Amino acid sequence: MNNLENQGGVNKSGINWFPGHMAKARREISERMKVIDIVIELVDSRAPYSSKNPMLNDIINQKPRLIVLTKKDMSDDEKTKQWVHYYESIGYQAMSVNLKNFNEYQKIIEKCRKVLKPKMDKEKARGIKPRAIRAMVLGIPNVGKSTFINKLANRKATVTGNKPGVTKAQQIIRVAKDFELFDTPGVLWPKFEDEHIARNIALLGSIKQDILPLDDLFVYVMTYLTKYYPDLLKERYGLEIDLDDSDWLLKAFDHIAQKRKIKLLRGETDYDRVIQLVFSEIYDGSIGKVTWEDYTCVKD
Ligand SMILES: Nc1nc2c(ncn2[C@@H]2O[C@H](COP(=O)(O)OP(=O)(O)OP(=O)(O)O)[C@@H](O)[C@H]2O)c(=O)[nH]1
Repeated sequence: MNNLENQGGVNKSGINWFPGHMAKARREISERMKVIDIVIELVDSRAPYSSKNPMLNDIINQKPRLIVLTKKDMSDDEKTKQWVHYYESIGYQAMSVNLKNFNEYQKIIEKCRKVLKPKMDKEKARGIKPRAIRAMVLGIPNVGKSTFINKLANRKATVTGNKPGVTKAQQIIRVAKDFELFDTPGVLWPKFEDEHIARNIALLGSIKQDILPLDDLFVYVMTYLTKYYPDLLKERYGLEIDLDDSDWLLKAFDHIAQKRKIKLLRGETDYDRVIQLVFSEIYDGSIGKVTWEDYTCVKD
């Protein structure tokens, strides 16, 4: 996976991110920057560093930004708190949400108002007529961008039409008296820097799994869960792993297969089915609340 940043990469839909696509996404977002007040950057709370675009700082420059850690219902509560605290400690506004819960949307809008209050007050003092805050949502694939926009749009939206500097395909919708949003998100490429990050993103379901060897990923997952979330393995599969046992992996496969009544394949445990089962439970969150990285992993 080394140096994929320069070569592009693949996301879960199989979309290739080549330098040309990256340049286009970058250009489109830079264009919108001219007409917005705040960027709402969505990241997945299960891997809040790996799911951040590596070049966002350059792209949005000095625009106010709110980092929203989505899917908090699927991540480790304590770790999520630490991540929010971490981003705040380095000068960002940050919060965590479950986008399936509509009440949380008001909190996001409220936070944007708070961030922009000094700017709006300044404009008022200069005699400028009060106006709606304008925001755009962006993030890598699968972090919840469409969920966010659609939920707000379905409830309240009135299309306010094209604005100067905005192409026809990009409409701005009013979701509250004082709050407007682009109706399409900015889609950014994920980090492809190193294997650790690619692995975390694969565990979120943001990139096509088959670019990573699934059996390696399975070993990683079992080891990680045994170290940090042994209770989840016990609850979900009745499984206790002793990593010092050289046979632990085969035993884990057999155990899960038996527990979940996965039929034998030619007289042997069907390893692929076990792997598929575990990954599907990771993606849909039924495995339990897991965070795949700690804020101490941040490199930049
Ligand atoms: N449990 C949970 N699921 C969420 C949350 N936010 C989004 N999802 C789910 O995550 C999946 C991806 O959400 P989308 O809104 O399609 O993500 P996106 O960023 O628009 O993805 P792309 O279209 O690939 O760029 C969907 O199945 C959503 O229902 C959340 O806070 N909690």
